[in-house]
Amino acid sequence: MSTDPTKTDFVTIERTSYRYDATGPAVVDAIDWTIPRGEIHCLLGRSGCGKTTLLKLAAGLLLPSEGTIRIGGEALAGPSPHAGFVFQAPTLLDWLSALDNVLLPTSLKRRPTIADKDAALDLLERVGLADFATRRPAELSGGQQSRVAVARALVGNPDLLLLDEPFAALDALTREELQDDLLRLCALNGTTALFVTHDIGEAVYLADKVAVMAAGRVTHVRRIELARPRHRDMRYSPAFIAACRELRYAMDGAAAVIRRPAA
Ligand SMILES: Nc1ncnc2c1ncn2[C@@H]1O[C@H](COP(=O)(O)OP(=O)(O)OP(=O)(O)O)[C@@H](O)[C@H]1O
Repeated sequence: MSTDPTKTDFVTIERTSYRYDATGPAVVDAIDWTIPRGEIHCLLGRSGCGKTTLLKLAAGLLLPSEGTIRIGGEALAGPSPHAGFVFQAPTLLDWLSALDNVLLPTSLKRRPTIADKDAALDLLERVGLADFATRRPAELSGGQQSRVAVARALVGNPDLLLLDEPFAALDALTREELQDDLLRLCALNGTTALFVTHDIGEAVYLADKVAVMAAGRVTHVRRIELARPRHRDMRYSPAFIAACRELRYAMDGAAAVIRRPAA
């Protein structure tokens, strides 16, 4: 449940487990989690702990082996119409311009209208790519490609944005710029977001709440009380550093959980 009575829960993950193999281990193991509307939550954890799997469950790209996931009160039975997804690699189509890549979710459903194109150009402008609409992915930098991928996920103004380490391949400064872009766009539209990352500083900067995952479970939860809008100087504040330190220790503890031999 949301701790803020003015906010309603938008994403509800109830006792959800997932096994890739019916007889194998639960890669996501009995997770309970809720995201109030308009909040940004981050899943933090080491490689292989089940973050991407949980994100795919929240997108409806995988269906739980046990438990239920609700978006806006409705149990997911397939890919959610409410969600935009940004993958680890930008996954743009090489032969399409930046504009046509942003329009792809629309083009897959119907022929884009002038209004669709205007909306896509507006999104490109919002991510700083107004002058790059006709360029193909190969003519864009890695950061610019990631911006196109974020713009594409925001087409149709989804209520929920699911992001899987979208900035992992970028240099530190470009990554910080994209984090600011993302926060600005989410605040503008009241978008709820679930963001997967390995990076503790990224999680603290973006999130209202961070979940540390290990071996398919949430092992630690930290609410981030930094004011919004966030700005770069906050990264050097005592509150930011204290949150990073707590999460780092939590991840070390989580590693001990992984290493502990089975009883
Ligand atoms: N399609 C699949 N079939 C079988 N096992 C899978 C599949 N995808 C992932 N797994 C396994 O499930 C576990 C969790 O994987 P997942 O991708 O969710 O982890 P992750 O925390 O996102 O890792 P990373 O940070 O490296 O992306 C891993 O042990 C992985 O090998």
